Amino acid sequence: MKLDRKHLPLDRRIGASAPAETGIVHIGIAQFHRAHAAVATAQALAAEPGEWGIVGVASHNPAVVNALREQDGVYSILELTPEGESVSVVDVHRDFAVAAEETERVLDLLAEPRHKIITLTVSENGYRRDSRTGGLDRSDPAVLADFAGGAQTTVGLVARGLVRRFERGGAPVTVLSCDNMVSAGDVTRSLVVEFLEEIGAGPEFFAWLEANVTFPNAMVDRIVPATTDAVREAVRRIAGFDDAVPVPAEGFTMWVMEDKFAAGRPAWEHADGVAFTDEVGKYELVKLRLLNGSHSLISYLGALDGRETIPDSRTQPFVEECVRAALYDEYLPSIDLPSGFDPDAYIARLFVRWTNFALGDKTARVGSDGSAKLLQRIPAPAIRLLEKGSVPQQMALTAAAWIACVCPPQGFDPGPIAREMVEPKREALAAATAGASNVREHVDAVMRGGFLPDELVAYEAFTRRVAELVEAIVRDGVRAAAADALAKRPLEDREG
Ligand SMILES: NC(=O)c1ccc[n+]([C@@H]2O[C@H](COP(=O)([O-])OP(=O)(O)OC[C@H]3O[C@@H](n4cnc5c(N)ncnc54)[C@H](O)[C@@H]3O)[C@@H](O)[C@H]2O)c1
Ligand SMILES: O=P(O)(O)OC[C@@H](O)[C@@H](O)[C@H](O)[C@H](O)CO
Repeated sequence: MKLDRKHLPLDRRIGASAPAETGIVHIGIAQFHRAHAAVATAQALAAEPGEWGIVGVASHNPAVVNALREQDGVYSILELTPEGESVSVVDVHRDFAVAAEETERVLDLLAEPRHKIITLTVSENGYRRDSRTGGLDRSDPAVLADFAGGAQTTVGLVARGLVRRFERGGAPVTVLSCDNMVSAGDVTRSLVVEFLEEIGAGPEFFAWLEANVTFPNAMVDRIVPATTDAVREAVRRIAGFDDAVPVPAEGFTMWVMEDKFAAGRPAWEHADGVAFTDEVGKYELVKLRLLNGSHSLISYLGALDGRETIPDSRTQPFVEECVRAALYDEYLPSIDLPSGFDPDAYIARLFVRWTNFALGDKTARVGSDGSAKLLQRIPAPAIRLLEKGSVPQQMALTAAAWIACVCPPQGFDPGPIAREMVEPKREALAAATAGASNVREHVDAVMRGGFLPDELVAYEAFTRRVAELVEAIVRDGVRAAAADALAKRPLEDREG
């Protein structure tokens, strides 16, 4: 039996179905949104009905949209936990679009007053930021094409959608980034404003934006791997229906937001793991550094050690030791913790989540897009330690292992898992390092090639340490490099 609205298994439905009327436009309909914000919306609707159906917009790739259209927007979540597996169904998407193919229609959708929230999950890469400055990447042809009139990048699309909204009466709206970025709301606002200034939006428009458009910051958390045939088969076996696009997910979910909505919101406070607080910035740092920073380290060490999944990697004793050192020596001291937050309990839970063999999250997924992700995880806490005269060994190891995976020095083979990682800057990295005659020069070319902020690269001690660790990986293997990084751990941290 094919899954669709005619065959909606009510006993498996999460929360309530959305009404026909849509109130949210989501850009970036792929995996994460469908297991996170969409689930929270279904749960919110069960507690408090409202006009909060979702329009799911894919940026470029029509695959998920086409499959969901075939299924009347209904899909399943396969929750995979060490305790067992279960299937539930989400029914909140009421319309779909592919921005690259239907740009005018998507701009109209963004301008419609009934759409009160625009949510985004387009990956860190989708914001097209300059790695050095954090602003829009003005060397990116897609950014330049959007300045010249296009709306193909996410920032261009949202900005031009806001202009159209202003021209059509200016109903208030909230833009809510659900990507893994530090100060995601503030950053989205500043990129959109940069774009609007570049295209010459006038003072009246900016006065409207100031008074009517909000960009709340948010921390999002749920480990959601890619869909495989094994996931489709498990759904068929457990629930008896065929879903072309089910989403696998862990049980844990968390969404912490600022309650700054310009035109209302679903009653998300009733959904699992949702909290509204003015301490979002602290939660963001906790999550992006403790979880995502360590996740990157687990993935790059694991890939070089031939470990296909995150649990395979995390359970290697050398990986666990490095991750604990990263957490306790380097990341944790860099965070002003939210009130009442218990870091040891949070970290203990992280290790349990990373040991979810049933979920089997792939090392290559977590290690993909490192050039954009590491910027959110490493520079600020690394600079904090470097300012104090201490070299962050595990952050240097993360950077070294990333380089070894996606921009291997000549003659070094990082193995099939590293080759599987998607890295949008692979070609640029290869070009930057083409003239290097040894590993030192190779690493120097990466560090000074505009892939990391100048402020971090200015610390010679960091660049030198990354180079030493890449040399160790190439010469003696990743385990030896990890042992070296652990051996140079400051004594007071080892004792503490
Ligand atoms: N999957 C997770 O475990 C998870 C957890 C927390 C947060 N997130 C956030 O959600 C994002 C998406 O995760 P996912 O699991 O849906 O990933 P996915 O690989 O399934 O989809 C990637 C999404 O990003 C978009 N995208 C990628 N590059 C883009 C570009 N240059 N311009 C515009 N759009 C682009 C794609 O169109 C797609 O919608 C992550 O990058 C992260 O910021 C994911
Ligand atoms: O989603 P990314 O691409 O920012 O990073 C990869 C993983 O670290 C990430 O997806 C985690 O699984 C997620 O952030 C958990 O909430």
